[in-house]
Amino acid sequence: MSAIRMDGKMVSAKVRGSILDEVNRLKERGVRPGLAVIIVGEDPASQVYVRNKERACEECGFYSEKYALPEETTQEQLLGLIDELNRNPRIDGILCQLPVPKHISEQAVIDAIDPSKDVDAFHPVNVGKIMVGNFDFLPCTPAGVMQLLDEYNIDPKGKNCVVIGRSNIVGKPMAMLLLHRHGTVTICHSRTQNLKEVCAQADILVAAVGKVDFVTADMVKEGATVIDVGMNRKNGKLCGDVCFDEVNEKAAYLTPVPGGVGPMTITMLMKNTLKAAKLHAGIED
Ligand SMILES: Nc1nc(=O)c2c([nH]1)NC[C@@H]1CN(c3ccc(C(=O)N[C@@H](CCC(=O)O)C(=O)O)cc3)C=[N+]21
Repeated sequence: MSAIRMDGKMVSAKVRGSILDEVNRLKERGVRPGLAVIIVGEDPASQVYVRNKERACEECGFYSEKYALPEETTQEQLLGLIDELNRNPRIDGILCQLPVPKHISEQAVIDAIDPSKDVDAFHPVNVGKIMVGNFDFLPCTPAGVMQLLDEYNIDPKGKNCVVIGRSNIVGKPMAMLLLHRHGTVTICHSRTQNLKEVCAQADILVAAVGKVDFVTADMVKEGATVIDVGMNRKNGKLCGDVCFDEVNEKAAYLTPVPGGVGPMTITMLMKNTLKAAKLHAGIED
């Protein structure tokens, strides 16, 4: 038996449709969400993601601005642009695509963004709010995973949830959101002993490693839900962290790459930008 494919593209289309409906209602009140996306340098993968974000803005009826800066941009110049965007009333959300070139401090960039425009939810103020469970913005990739779980009626409550990866962008906030929903959460990483055994206990396994074919069938419990957050290239082709074909025979639910978590991530960015626009306009949910 093969797993049920969790269709992030389909769920995304649905959510973006409802965002567009709300944007059309907001229009009557003179509110239009605006997102600024900054990309520094020429990383080809980043270019694809940024293009997908622009397309999502169009689908949702947002105003958007894109700043493609050359690799040589100084930190001072980048922080100058962020400062301008912080003060620009047409802009509700600011996203600076990571990674930034090595001569720029990633943390300095994150810290410079006005927390009320931090639609990635990477600023320490927003990270802290997530930790205590009282937040405006959810981190996009983990929020996308939670929405996918909800769509397929998979409730983390009381379940063994194992997250592989401890990055600030995915692993750590993913663990926190699963914990908020009453999962029993384990975070695994490169130093974890008995990684395979720990993963094989998971009812919900989230792979955010960044390594092709990292999750093999022997690491998956029969009937588990397996969420693949990986975005890797193998012979030029996009693939995740999970050996899809073999895990497909063991898991009950599985996300594909592409078409799983990726589109959901961008859709959650749209949700956060809409939320930011409402907060800036003083509109309560
Ligand atoms: N400040 C910041 N915020 C981010 O959210 C952020 C970032 N930096 N840096 C890079 C990662 C990666 N990321 C993706 C978003 C969408 C897809 C996506 O749309 N994937 C499609 C296909 C993409 C393709 O065809 O290559 C899919 O999985 O179906 C992938 C990756 C956001 N990130």
